[in-house]
Amino acid sequence: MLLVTQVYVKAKECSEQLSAENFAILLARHFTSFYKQVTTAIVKIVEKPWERVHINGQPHEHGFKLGSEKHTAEVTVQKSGVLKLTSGIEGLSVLKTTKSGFEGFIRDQYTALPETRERMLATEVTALWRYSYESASSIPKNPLYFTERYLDVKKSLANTFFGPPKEGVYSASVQRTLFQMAKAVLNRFPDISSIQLKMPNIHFLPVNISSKENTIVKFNDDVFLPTDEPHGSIEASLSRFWSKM
Ligand SMILES: O=c1[nH]c(=O)c2[nH]c(=O)[nH]c2[nH]1
Repeated sequence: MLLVTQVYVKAKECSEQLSAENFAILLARHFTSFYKQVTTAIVKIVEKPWERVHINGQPHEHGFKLGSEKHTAEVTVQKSGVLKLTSGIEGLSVLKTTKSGFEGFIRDQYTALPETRERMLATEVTALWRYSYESASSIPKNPLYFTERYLDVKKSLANTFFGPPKEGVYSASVQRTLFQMAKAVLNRFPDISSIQLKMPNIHFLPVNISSKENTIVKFNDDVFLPTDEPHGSIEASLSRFWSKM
């Protein structure tokens, strides 16, 4: 049977809804148990975020629209049942119009960037986190456990990035906010052993229109230019002591 046909068959055999992670594990276990030549299987799934539409506030029976960020799942399973499970988010675009700065950085004779406590902050978050489960038999029984975890991790990242709805939270740099986001996830979810975040600094710069007489930069209700290049590629991994990524 073709590999792709086996994926369809295994999906058809599912009698209940299950997370992308559980389906990846199911497929990997099938490949490592069915073929005597296969010692390890690596399965990666990217779930497209089709969301049910609401018409006049009512959920539509059969209408969906494509959302933005994607849920990823990757599992490595060995014949023995030893497992490595990672999940992630791709393309989570977020922006704050204030409560962001960049200051206190090291300066030398070439540093031109002024310090600021007031700027826009925008990034596209890519996250990858590893679960501590080490065998297929030890993962939680609820078939939607990892779907719920994915939604909770996304919520935790967003809450830390934005802060409370009214007052928000000050970001001293992309790096510091990234660290706080990763730390929030490790603090909140004991079965996540490490997390990697990539957060490019996507600039929205106030348009600077100068004449001989004056410079017009006002920040409040200003015109902001989204510039895609150049930008800093800011990324880091945070692990619990002794854990592997
Ligand atoms: O939060 C920031 N981190 C940087 O490393 C950096 N570099 C830069 O030019 N602006 C910023 N902002």
